[in-house]
Amino acid sequence: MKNRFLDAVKGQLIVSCQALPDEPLHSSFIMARMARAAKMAGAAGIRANSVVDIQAIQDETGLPMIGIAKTDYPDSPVFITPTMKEMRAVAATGVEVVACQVTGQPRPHDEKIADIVKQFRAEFPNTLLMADTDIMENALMADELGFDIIGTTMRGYTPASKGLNIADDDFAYLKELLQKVHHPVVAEGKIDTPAKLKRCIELGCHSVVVGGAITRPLEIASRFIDAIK
Ligand SMILES: CC(=O)N[C@H](C=O)[C@@H](O)[C@H](O)[C@H](O)COP(=O)(O)O
Repeated sequence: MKNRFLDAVKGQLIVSCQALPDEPLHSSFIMARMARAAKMAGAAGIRANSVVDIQAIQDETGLPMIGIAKTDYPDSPVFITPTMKEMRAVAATGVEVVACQVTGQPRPHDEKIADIVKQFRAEFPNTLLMADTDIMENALMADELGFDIIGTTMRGYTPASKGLNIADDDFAYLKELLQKVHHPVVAEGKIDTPAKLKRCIELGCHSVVVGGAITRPLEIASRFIDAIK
């Protein structure tokens, strides 16, 4: 069966609907309603964290999805779908894309990303793989390993990318990335205005994921509060 994801989201917005246990909206019911609002606005896809949230959003919207399972391990800084165990659990929901962190850092139990890709392909041949990367070196590694989608999700969130923002210098990093990789690029991380979304599409990104600026009211309200501090 052909995976519908890449055709469905081309040139379109994907909305990330996530709230971790320590966030005010932590609830599969609320995330499904967030996803409903995103769909009503015209979003073509949804990104979500955890098997329960993914299932609730699948039932609510029927939209194609990127699934992740954020999991902390004591022996590794890698937390987005870090091991084969989480990859399997997310893929078993039937989600179109499973995303995992590709930041060149040691993974839990010293699992290797190349082995994970190989194993995942054998077990889930119809599910696409997205790499959540931070810097060029790791994006190129993901491209080489055959990830179907190169994401910029982790830019600014690792020691190697500390202080960097995808929008710096009119998306200079993204422009270089688009030149160098062979697989579709999905811009994600700190795309917090409609103008930035539009620019990423203009530059040639396959699609763009927007999260907090749409679905994290604590983050949105704080920006307003900060303006009058
Ligand atoms: C670094 C990390 O944990 N990123 C997570 C990845 O799934 C999410 O918390 C982000 O909300 C998502 O990437 C979208 O980005 P933004 O919310 O900036 O639009």
